[in-house]
Amino acid sequence: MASHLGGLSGAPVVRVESLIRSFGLRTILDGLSLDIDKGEFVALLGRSGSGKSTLLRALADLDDKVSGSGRLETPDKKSVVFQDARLLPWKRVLENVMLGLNLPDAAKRGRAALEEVGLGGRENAWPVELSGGEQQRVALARSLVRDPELLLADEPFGALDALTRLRMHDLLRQLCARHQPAVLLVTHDVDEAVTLADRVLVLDKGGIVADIAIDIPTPRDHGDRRFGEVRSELLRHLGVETKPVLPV
Ligand SMILES: Nc1ncnc2c1ncn2[C@@H]1O[C@H](COP(=O)(O)OP(=O)(O)OP(=O)(O)O)[C@@H](O)[C@H]1O
Repeated sequence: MASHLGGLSGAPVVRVESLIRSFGLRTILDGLSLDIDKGEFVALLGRSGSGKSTLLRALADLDDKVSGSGRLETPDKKSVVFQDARLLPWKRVLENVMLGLNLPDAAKRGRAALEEVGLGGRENAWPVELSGGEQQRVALARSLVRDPELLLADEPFGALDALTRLRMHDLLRQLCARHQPAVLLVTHDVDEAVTLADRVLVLDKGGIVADIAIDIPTPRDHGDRRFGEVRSELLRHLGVETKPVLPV
């Protein structure tokens, strides 16, 4: 069994070695290893069904059936954001953000977090009164109010329209610069990965088959030549052939 040691003292916030997860006879994660450093933003790409969500669930302690000869170490202070905001419809926005936060200044923190995600003044709204993008902002506020060392995000912008998604990229970048959590962002969107991450991983056949540091200054321009080269390299690892990048 993997050991959930917690309480890391060294540099990596996440340390995974030889992780195995099978469903029946199908082995999805097959001896996978991975480190994430303090404050590092890592994006995870992979074909549909490659096991991205399975890995994220293991890191979120939502799966007690992972195994392996190695280890699975994550910090205690971690938050998860999913594709749907998963707000409780019978609680107001501020109550959703404060949920389970047993601190004397919970309301103050919750208001500050809502302010940070651009929802100051909407504390008393019901979730149903918010747009999809606003609901995801509440989910981000709910995560960050806990001051996590690790933020796990499973396609958090996958259900949003393209313009809202771009706005959410800006917001997430600002929030991460301010709070400095380590991040693992699962996404299908290669451009999203290259725009946001310090490092992009590709998951295939049960393990990490590409680990690419993104050496492009931020904010990143999709039309930039280096952006195009990294995009093509990632698409190759994902089994998608692209035309060579032409000189401008
Ligand atoms: N509870 C489960 N029982 C059986 N099989 C499962 C279960 N959860 C996941 N799987 C299988 O494990 C494989 C990986 O699933 P996972 O959701 O991790 O993939 P993914 O890379 O996140 O895919 P997608 O990009 O389509 O969301 C899939 O083939 C899926 O059918």
